[in-house]
Amino acid sequence: MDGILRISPYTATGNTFVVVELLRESALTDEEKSQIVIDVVGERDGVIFVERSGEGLSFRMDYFNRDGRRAAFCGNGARVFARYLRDKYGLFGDLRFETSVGFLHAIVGEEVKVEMPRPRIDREIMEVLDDVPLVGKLVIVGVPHLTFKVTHKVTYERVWTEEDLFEHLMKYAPELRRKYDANVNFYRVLATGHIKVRTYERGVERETFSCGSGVTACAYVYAMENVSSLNHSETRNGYVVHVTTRGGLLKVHFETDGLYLSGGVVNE
Ligand SMILES: N[C@@H](CCC[C@H](N)C(=O)O)C(=O)O
Repeated sequence: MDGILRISPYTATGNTFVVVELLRESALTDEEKSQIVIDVVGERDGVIFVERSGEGLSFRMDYFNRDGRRAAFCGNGARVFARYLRDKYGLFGDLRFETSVGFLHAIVGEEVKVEMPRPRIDREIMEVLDDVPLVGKLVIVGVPHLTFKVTHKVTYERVWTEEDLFEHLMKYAPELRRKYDANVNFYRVLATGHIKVRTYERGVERETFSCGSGVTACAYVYAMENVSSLNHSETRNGYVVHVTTRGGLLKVHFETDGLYLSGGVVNE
């Protein structure tokens, strides 16, 4: 494959990727893609394949986690994908692109804002972690995310600050990830309209610096529980949840035609 693959590293709010584009008119098989992922991923979180879709400058994103398996969607990966199309093909402004979960829309400027798959709450989850009862939700944003709001401060053992408890709960993420075959997110509310999210990612099998679909899942649950007009219509145009992650700030925009994710992307 040497010489026929273009390989470009990108980072989106700390979520690290390799973008791979095949520079010839044919398609890679799934086996070839998995092998390429193993060969090129290094310490990065995932690999984004850029493929042609239909006529002209139309593109499709195919996403693989660092373990060599395909995931149906990646929010930060989609922001990188759109930025790559700007860098390599000069595509600015409004774009439509294909993913495994359908066609989505992106607005590419200095920042990249991408439409997210519409979140769906699958069910409520109840777990007791180290004497701390936690009620969470399994939310599908193209891929499955457990979301747990961290609020409890007192257990039989000790009094926690929220931040310590947040840190402590991350230790249970690998177990939860296996039990539910899902990504695991803990979030806490910092201020009105501002949450902090930490995500342990399936297929990466570690905490990443940010996860776009995880951030969207938590922002969606937060907004549904806290903004009464969203509970009725889900479409209060312009409502924004600010999300602090270990890799930087992301924004989840509630707009009339759906939810969008925005934040920085760096081409290294
Ligand atoms: N980092 C991604 C999510 C990638 C897929 C996930 N690890 C899974 O297997 O479900 C994001 O930014 O959304």
